[in-house]
Amino acid sequence: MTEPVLRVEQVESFYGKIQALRGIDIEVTPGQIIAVLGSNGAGKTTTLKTISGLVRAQVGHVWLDGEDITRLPPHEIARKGVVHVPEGRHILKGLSVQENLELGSFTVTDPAVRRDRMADVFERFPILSERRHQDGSLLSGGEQQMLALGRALMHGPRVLLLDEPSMGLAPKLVTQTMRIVKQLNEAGTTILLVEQNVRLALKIAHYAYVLENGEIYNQGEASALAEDDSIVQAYLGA
Ligand SMILES: Nc1ncnc2c1ncn2[C@@H]1O[C@H](COP(=O)(O)OP(=O)(O)OP(=O)(O)O)[C@@H](O)[C@H]1O
Repeated sequence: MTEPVLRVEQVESFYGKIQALRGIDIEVTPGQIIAVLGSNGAGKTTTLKTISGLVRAQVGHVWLDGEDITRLPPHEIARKGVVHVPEGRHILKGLSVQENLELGSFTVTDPAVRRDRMADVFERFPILSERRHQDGSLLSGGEQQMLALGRALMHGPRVLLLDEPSMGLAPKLVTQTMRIVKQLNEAGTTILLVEQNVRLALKIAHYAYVLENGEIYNQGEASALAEDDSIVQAYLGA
């Protein structure tokens, strides 16, 4: 069996006295899309924040290729290739598209690598190349999502943590964004995807975890979960 690139082991996380994660285990297999699903407040965002070091696990471990990264600061975790794209895109106003992308490469010291990555991002998202000198905050919602993904790709991620990339987008753009996520994966990027749109997430993911009240309530191959009556009733509105 392929070793996971990222492993969350018995993690418990808190906000003050509020326990958001109650001992969760997640494995991310290289080359796959792993989805984290669940209702509002289930702990999906906290899972990503705990992996990227924004929230400290008080119990348990996060392993990256067998290295314990649980207590590293967020910038060290990013430098190791675990790149978090938070909900809401966070495009910086007053900076051009190109400058927003350059911000994504703070972990990359070699200028030649930075140039190559920028060229790759522009090839993947030609609209960003066309608008490279425009203020990033003036892009449409779908274009801003491309910019947020492009900025993450500038790090050369080993694992991409995506928090609700379809949030706030019109239905057509939701489908387009999911297609982009799938294409990134097909080009070799390993992805841990938090998504409200369960139907679309299960279509592109290989494996999925369902969180409920800070615990793993269910898990399995995405195709099997899509057929599971309890999942369908709880999350697919059937
Ligand atoms: N900054 C915070 N301070 C206190 N409690 C928080 C904070 N952020 C999240 N929580 C609580 O932690 C729990 C898990 O929240 P989390 O945001 O991880 O859920 P989620 O599954 O991502 O939900 P959503 O889909 O609504 O974003 C919830 O009970 C939430 O109220």
